[in-house]
Amino acid sequence: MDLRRLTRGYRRPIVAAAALSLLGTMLALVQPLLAREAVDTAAAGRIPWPVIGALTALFAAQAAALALARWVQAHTGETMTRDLRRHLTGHLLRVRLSALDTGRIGDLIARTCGDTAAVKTLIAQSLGTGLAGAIGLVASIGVLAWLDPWLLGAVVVLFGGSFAALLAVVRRVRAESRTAQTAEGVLLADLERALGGIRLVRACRAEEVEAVRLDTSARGAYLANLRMAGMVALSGPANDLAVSGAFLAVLLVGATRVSSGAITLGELIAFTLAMTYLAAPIYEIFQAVSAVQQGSGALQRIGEVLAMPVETDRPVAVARVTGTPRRSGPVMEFRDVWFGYDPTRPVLRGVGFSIPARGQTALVGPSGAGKSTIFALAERFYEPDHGTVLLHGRESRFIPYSRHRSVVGLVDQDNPLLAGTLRDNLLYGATSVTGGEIRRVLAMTGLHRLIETLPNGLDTPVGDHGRRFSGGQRQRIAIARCLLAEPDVILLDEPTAHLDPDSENALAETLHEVSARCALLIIAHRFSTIRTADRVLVVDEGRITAAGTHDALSQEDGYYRRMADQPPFSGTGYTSPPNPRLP
Ligand SMILES: Nc1ncnc2c1ncn2[C@@H]1O[C@H](COP(=O)(O)OP(=O)(O)OP(=O)(O)O)[C@@H](O)[C@H]1O
Repeated sequence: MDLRRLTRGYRRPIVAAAALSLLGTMLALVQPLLAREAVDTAAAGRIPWPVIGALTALFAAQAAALALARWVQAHTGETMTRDLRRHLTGHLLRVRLSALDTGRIGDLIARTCGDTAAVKTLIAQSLGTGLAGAIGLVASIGVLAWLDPWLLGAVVVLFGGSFAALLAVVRRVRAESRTAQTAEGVLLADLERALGGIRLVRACRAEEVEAVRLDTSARGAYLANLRMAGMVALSGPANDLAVSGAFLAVLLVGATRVSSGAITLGELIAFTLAMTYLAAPIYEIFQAVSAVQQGSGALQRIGEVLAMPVETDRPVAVARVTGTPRRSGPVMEFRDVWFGYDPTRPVLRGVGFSIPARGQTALVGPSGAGKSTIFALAERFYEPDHGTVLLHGRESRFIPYSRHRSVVGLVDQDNPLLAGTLRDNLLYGATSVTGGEIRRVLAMTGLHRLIETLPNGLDTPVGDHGRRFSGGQRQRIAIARCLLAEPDVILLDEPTAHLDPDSENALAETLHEVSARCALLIIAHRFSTIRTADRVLVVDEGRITAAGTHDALSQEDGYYRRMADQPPFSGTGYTSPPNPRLP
């Protein structure tokens, strides 16, 4: 992302603001000429009414032009920031998960909010005024040269030195700005980490550790901003000093030239007045260059986000996958699928299986075997490095993402709810659902009784990540949401994980009912889930090592039998491992 790309589409208002600023400067430049006439007329003992009137009109027109220029600039800055944020958030919501895995969410939030605000300052402070300032500077120098080239010589010597010093400062500002923005990103990411895991922080009594960590990040931003502020602060008085020095020099040299008769008193006053208008463009240019330097650090960071790869449908995307599964053939297939989060270290090594259009299939296997990774590929969060995933017999990579995900629903174990009302959560993935359909699904998932106890029924807020509800309730709400979207395959990550035996039985019935209408692929950690499945797939070290019914596998597969004998698979629920410290 660079300034040229950023300003595409906004050049007209930027040029308009520059033109208005320039008009203001030009109106100001005429004033010394009129002032000279006014002074010389007054010195001759007459009151120059017409000139005074013209001067007053010029002052008013200059103020109006400059005010309008500032408004146009601020408006352009706000519009660009809004559009940039829209572009960024739209991009971020489509970024590939593999790219998001390596970044920190807080830093991405900082880039979307803080860095775009820095860019706004760049637009609001710099582009228009900078352009106008540059033209104004040339024009002011022209007027000064016309009034008295000798006096101008004295001014150039004094201003030239301070200008060179300012340029050196501006270069350092750019580097510090980038450091400050990065530090702000780290601070937000750390804050998001601490607040996102606040229960863990409290339970581990880690408030102090997190406070120190946050303080360190805040200090990074503080120091970089201080260094930047120091340089900007130094440059201000340096600029003022140069201006005062130049004025003094002009007055001294000018007085000798007036006394020698080389120029009139009016010309000296006109020159001095014109000089005040020279200071303004110089200041504007300095502000603009410094804002560009500060904003370019932010622009670079925004560019990095926009360079993150996004999920894009293939041009040959086939939108012909029908909503109803074909009666013959599996709804989903994995064919020799290889995949690694780091492609050099495969997690899935030639996974192959198929899921019939109806019924429950359980995925079992030890921790780290690759079960969740199979889900991630089934949902197309990642694409296989090798091999194919098929949906209704078609290669999923040719199906538009949104179509694919309307066919494959997911009920995740972690944070299955979003802040909002219960109704928002239930209708999150569903486009058009009738009241009757909602009631049917609520009854099916046993949520109708819960809703009767809520103060505002379906319009009750669920709290951040659905904290208002228990783990089991959250899970059932997530299942209801998924059912309302009517997918052909539902991926469920151990649906009974948070349930008591009664709720577990109720859910088993629900799943049985659901599986008569669509396919269920369930990561199972509990015996009760496996027992009710029509088919079990055993995953080990990234491969499907056995497939069949629970009874058949218990007879035939030694590995499965050994695993099924271990808690938590044995028995009806989870059995805690023995605590060695207890007698
Ligand atoms: N986003 C990720 N980035 C890098 N590696 C990952 C990522 N997610 C999982 N892994 C690795 O992939 C391997 C398989 O993990 P996966 O979560 O698929 O196992 P699992 O069978 O679901 O385990 P569990 O039953 O404990 O949930 C593990 O070694 C894990 O460290």
